Amino acid sequence: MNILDRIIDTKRLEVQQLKLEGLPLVERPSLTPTIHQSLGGTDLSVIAEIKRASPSKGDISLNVDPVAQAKRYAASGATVISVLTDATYFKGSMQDLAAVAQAVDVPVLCKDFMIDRIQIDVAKAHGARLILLIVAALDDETLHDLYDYAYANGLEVLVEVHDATELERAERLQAKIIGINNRNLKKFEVNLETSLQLLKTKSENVRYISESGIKTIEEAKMLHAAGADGILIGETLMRADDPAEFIQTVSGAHHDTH
Ligand SMILES: O=C(O)c1ccccc1NCC(=O)[C@H](O)[C@H](O)COP(=O)(O)O
Repeated sequence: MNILDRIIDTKRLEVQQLKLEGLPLVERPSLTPTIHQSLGGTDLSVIAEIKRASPSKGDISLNVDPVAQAKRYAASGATVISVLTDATYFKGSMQDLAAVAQAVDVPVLCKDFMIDRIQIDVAKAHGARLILLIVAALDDETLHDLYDYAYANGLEVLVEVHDATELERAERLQAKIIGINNRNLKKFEVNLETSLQLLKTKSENVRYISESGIKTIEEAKMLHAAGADGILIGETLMRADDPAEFIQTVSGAHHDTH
């Protein structure tokens, strides 16, 4: 059983519990412009992630103040802030998501392992504007159902793929925002070649985000040159002394960081 299978098993139990609980409501700004539009400029967009821990790296920044980190990301020009909300494997929470969504104007991605509509309701209730759907974790019927459900509820979707077969499934879904994950979830190895290969067959009007394992400005620029509209970075920003400098340099943005 690989790590994704283990995480999804845990999610099934969490979903049962969620169905017994009510939903809190967080006020959200309106959905204009869409995230799809915001990712469409000529500059490289950055999705900056709040990541306390991970199965591949263990503890990364357990005691991070998510609001302070999110404000740093927002001030330096991040297009989206990703918050890992899974508790069991990533030590995140919906409270992190809600706190960040209330503190910044930048749209927030609920980075979790969605297998049921109720998780989308919970993400929305805590202020998310974007959710993640991992093709490898879902059959086609569930993938379509959750995708349509999210859009019907005013959320956008980052559809994550790891290889050409999953990319074809995302394209059949007519996904507007596709994340190419460079991390092999069976071996935990990261290889940016995954993005470089899959970016060779881009579809029109789809935004492509290269995810995982991006450590340097040069790598970010290489992915941009290969056709990525954006990059999603977690660990590198969490460990950086100055995440703002990294974000500003790769995105070419000049924002007030004070
Ligand atoms: O990060 C992991 O170890 C991991 C393991 C199993 C499933 C998902 C995992 N990560 C989620 C992510 O997608 C990353 O947090 C994200 O792409 C950022 O990656 P990185 O920049 O390498 O921290």
